[in-house]
Amino acid sequence: MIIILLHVTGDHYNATKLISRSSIFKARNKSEPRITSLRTSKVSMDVDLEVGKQLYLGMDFGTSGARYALIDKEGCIRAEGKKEYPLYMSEETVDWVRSWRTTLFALLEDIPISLRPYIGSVSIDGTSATTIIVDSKTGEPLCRPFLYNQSCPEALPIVKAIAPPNHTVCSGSSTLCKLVSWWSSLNTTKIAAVLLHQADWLLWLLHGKLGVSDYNNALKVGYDPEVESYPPWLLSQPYSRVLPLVQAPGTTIGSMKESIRTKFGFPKDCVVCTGTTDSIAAFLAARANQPGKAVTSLGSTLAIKLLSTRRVEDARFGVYSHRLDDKWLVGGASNTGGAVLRNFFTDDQLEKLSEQINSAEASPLDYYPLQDIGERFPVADPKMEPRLLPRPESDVEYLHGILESIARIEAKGYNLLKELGATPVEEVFTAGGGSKNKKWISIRERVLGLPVRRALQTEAAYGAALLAMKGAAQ
Ligand SMILES: Nc1ncnc2c1ncn2[C@@H]1O[C@H](COP(=O)(O)OP(=O)(O)O)[C@@H](O)[C@H]1O
Ligand SMILES: O=C(CO)[C@H](O)[C@H](O)COP(=O)(O)O
Repeated sequence: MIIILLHVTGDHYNATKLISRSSIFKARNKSEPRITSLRTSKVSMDVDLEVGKQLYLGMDFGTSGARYALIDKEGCIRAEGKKEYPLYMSEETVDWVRSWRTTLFALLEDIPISLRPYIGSVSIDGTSATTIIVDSKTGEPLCRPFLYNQSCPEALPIVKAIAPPNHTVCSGSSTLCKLVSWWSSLNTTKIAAVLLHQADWLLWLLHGKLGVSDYNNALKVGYDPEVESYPPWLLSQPYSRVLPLVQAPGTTIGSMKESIRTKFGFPKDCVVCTGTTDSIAAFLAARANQPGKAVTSLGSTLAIKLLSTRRVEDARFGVYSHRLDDKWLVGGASNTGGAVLRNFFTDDQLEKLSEQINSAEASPLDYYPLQDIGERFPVADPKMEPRLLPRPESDVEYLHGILESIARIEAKGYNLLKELGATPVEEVFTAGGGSKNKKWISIRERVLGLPVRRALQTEAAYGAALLAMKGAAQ
């Protein structure tokens, strides 16, 4: 069923086509992929897209699914869509590489054919420290990817022995710990390998030049964005030869591969640009450009980013700084967040139960909502246990307690950044799936004691599209 909605804006109209949910089907047995693919795309086919006008494609590969946003020079969204990841099972675990590759091309298929010839550039953001080590000739993975929140504690003593005290890499979930874990594992064939991040590998599928990353994704493997190089203590390690080249986010890497360009109908001059991480893309989307402005991403996880004139990092608390041009995005990412909510409530239940919450009243319930054991920020403790009991009779009270407890973790995070010397936060914008929850925003305003609002653009894919626009202008 396709619904065409016509709405008139100014002197022209936008036909917005909502493509309804595609059929949802389940695998008949393990060998077949269990695909629950929910496809929703929105297209604004504006009649005044002049010939020669360029569009910019951003794709966000988050924790639970991927999205795209197609914008024009003025930043207007011309098309957008999203897909949940198909969960291909192999040896009892998800084959994430196959899922991400399938989702990438499914998103490209979703882009309206009429708009593809206008796409001048593409960029992608992915989850930070999600690490894929690939064969440097074929680009095929040499082992399963290490996911963003996966910890390799056995590598931590080795990393702490070479890195400066409390350096960003001194966390079990850092990319460097994952690299050291791979390098140290006996059954690792040390053939010519390259380390890529999730966004790097997806972009490689489009441009074909192996071994290129950006200085946001490369931060947690040890790259120093201030001096724009890997530090000597890292370059002197035997595994440093697998490290990727690093560019600024939104830098043109090269033209889109001819085979992909012709398959999907992209123009000859379509270029592929370096990406970033999902929470930085969400910050870019919010367009908060003054020190003291911050963005909290309420996605599957809670990630906070505060624009600061001063760089701060301290692995004891999971605090690090990403570079944003001549300033610093200080923050960290907690394992609390929406994924915990999804364990108890569907999105519809979240909406209906939240309406019944009195956000002006503090919840007496004190939880630490985690999906599993381990926390990254504002306490870096791989052994931290989830705390989600006692559960009251009322689901409204339970949800209120969880939302308020996540807000307290967010407040603890911002207070910690101030104590460590970052520019004090003045205003918080909200991105991610949780940003639609007005009651949660008012709970957070009360707990943080700050103005909190929903960002104008809440999707990281929009931030990735802004990077594509930046790359096209080079
Ligand atoms: N009304 C709501 N209130 C609070 N959280 C919500 C609501 N609707 C969705 N969410 C949360 O949003 C999360 C998905 O956000 P999203 O930004 O898509 O995550 P990610 O990109 O990290 O997968 C889910 O974990 C879900 O719990
Ligand atoms: O938790 C995450 C999953 O969505 C984030 O990708 C990540 O941890 C945030 O990291 P960064 O601050 O490097 O962007």
